[in-house]
Amino acid sequence: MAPKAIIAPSILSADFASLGHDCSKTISQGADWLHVDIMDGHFVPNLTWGPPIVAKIRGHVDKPTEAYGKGTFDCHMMIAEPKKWVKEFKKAGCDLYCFHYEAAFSTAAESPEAKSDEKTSPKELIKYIHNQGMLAGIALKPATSVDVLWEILESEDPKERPDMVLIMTVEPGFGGQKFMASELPKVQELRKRYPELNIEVDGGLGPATIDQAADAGANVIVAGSAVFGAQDPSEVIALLREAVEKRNGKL
Ligand SMILES: O=C(CO)[C@H](O)[C@H](O)COP(=O)(O)O
Repeated sequence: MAPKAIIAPSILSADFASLGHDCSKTISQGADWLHVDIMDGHFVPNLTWGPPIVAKIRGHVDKPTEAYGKGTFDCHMMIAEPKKWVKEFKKAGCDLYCFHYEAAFSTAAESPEAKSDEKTSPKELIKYIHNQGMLAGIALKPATSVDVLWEILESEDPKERPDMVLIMTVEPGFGGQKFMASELPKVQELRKRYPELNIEVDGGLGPATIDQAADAGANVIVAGSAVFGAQDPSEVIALLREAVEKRNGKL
């Protein structure tokens, strides 16, 4: 069965001065998840926020009552050392910790204070995230081949397999960029092999680009400027959902 449509507004385009209010509002306007962009100024050339702010906005949005449910905090970790921050983000209220494949071979240190010369790996990191009680996602930058994922998705240990794959359709770092249709063959290939996988796309999604992404097989749709910049965000959220459901044959 094709996975359901999940609309996850990127709060990078919210009003940072009233973040809690904007987050609860987008959920009441029909959003399923919040896409929380974490940037460290190293992995990407931009900075956003850390666990204290995530914990504050968690206070404005009810925790999901089931896995993948409404209010899921989908934390997109655009950071150079993803293992270091797993426990901190769990404590802050993150539900789905999505790290970048490109950063997954970095230090195995388990906290901001800890030091380690050991390296981790994508499969180890996924297992570690699962063991901390969160869903795990793995993200690919545009330059990274989708072929790196097959061995991870086929891991014998289910705890080493991701719950979601994120295909970036812009270079990570900033909102409001142009959608890269060149990334859609990755989505098509993933959907062909994994009909039930949650496949997220992020960057430049909106009314003008959603049909291409939905046709390729994406079901988790991140949209920042298209939602927060809309006159009627609920209309845009409904339109994004409808495109995915149509492709799933549910409409
Ligand atoms: O991860 C991101 C940037 O790295 C953002 O989530 C993404 O770009 C969303 O913004 P928009 O929908 O405006 O393109």
